[in-house]
Amino acid sequence: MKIAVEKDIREIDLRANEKYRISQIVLMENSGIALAEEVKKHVNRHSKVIIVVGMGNNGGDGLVCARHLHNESYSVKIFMIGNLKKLSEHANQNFEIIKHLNIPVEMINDIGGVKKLGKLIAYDDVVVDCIFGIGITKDVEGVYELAIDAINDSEGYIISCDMPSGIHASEGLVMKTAVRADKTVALCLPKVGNIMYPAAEYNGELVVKKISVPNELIAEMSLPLETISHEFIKQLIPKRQRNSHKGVYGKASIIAGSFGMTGAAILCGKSALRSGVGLLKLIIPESLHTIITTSVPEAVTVPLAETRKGVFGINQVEKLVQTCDAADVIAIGPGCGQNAEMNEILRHLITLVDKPVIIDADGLNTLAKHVDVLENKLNKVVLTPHPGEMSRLTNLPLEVINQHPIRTASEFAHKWQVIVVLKGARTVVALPSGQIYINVNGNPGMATAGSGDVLTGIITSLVAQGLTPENAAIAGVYIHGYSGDLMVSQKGEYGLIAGDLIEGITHVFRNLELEV
Ligand SMILES: NC(=O)C1=CN([C@@H]2O[C@H](COP(=O)(O)OP(=O)(O)OC[C@H]3O[C@@H](n4cnc5c(N)ncnc54)[C@H](O)[C@@H]3O)[C@@H](O)[C@H]2O)[C@@H](O)CC1
Ligand SMILES: [K+]
Repeated sequence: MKIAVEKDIREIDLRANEKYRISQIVLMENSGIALAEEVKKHVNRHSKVIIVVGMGNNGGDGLVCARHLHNESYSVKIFMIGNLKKLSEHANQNFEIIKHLNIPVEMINDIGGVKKLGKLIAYDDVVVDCIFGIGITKDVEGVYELAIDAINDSEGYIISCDMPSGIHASEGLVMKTAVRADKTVALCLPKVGNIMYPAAEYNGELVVKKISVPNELIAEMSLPLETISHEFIKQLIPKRQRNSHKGVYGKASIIAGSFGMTGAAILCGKSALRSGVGLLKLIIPESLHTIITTSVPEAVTVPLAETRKGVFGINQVEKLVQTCDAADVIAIGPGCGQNAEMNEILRHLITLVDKPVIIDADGLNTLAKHVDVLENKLNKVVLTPHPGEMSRLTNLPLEVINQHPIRTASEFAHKWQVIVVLKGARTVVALPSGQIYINVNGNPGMATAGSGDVLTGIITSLVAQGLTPENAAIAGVYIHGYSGDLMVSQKGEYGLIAGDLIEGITHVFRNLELEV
């Protein structure tokens, strides 16, 4: 599903009006009706509906909702917060109607008004939060902050209109404080603030409602952001043919492991195999050979000379590059360690070997020292950083990455023309074209050592099987999260480990096979 930022919604409103002759007041009417429909699901015969409205169009939606509920004989009370002189044009039109109806309206101007609101809300009540939507411009202070606290402290069921008030629609940030809703009714499209953390925690259940914006209009907008859908992934997954052999499903070379980090190579390799690659070569420091062949007997191993520290040693570059020549895709980084040899290996792979390269973990830490080698890349490059690695790649503080993951990933993808998979509770896949995919499956159990190695294995395997690196990155994060969600039901969030994700991959592909 497409995801909007504030300016997209402004553009949608403008086009709806100018091209399709659908005025803002019609959209507001539909928004208020959609909101009322959701409210009705949560009222009982004891309930009051308390609608708290601000001075913008979000408040206008609340006034429409109040009118429709009142017409259907629900017990409605409106609290208005702000300076009435600043009421938006369309909210004001609706306020004029409300004045003629028998709906009680109170102004909240000070702490007294806030206390009155707080006292009124009882256990069975529904509070409809229409203070701010996408129009929030600054931190929430003063009486607004107190009103939001009162709503959060209440025992009522809280429904937010469009956005929980206090959430920045485009950045997904909390503007000092925000309503903690039980349900959020997003209008027309979900916004970044409904999807990305920390804001997403404030939504409660997220429902997206159509408000009569034509599908044609949405289709003609160039909206770069979207969530990864199951349907999309299903049609990407390569079908296995009856009359086929291992060569059909691609050759992957994975450069991984070092003394003390053998597991990364094993996890990454097993994950690639479980994701369907035909032939797998594991290129590893030689002392790991026995343990790796025992753990991943299905892979061909290429042991290379190593330093005394157990990382790839000097003069191995040429041999390694030769070894990769026959591969359809190369992955480098899991558990590799960092040394001068790694710099050289990476530079050769990116600038002299014409194959897609997936770079993870220590591959990224190595790349961070010489990002400009990407200027001379011969083929597509996929980077799979976590926020710490992204911070090293961009030289931006970690807080900036955490606060603006979409922006940092997409700017880097655009600048260096690479595919960036910025990992997190909402993994962002940013493509050089400017398209951005957000993954919404997965769970906190997956925040565990080795989880990233498994993801790299899946992406590598999918490229080997013929997916474009862009599609492999998108499908990879989805399959990884899907696996985590299947396995967490057996292992729990504490018990889930990276090896379980590899087992989960088999169930994911089995489910996808059965759905075809
Ligand atoms: N296409 C759509 O999705 C439509 C959306 N509509 C609604 O319109 C909303 C957007 O309306 P607006 O642009 O009027 O914006 P909002 O209603 O979200 O908020 C703007 C108001 O809040 C004030 N404000 C902003 N930040 C503040 C702060 N920190 N402290 C105090 N006051 C603050 C502004 O001065 C202004 O009065 C959407 O969220 C949605 O609810 C519908 O009415 C119509 C169509
Ligand atoms: K709201």
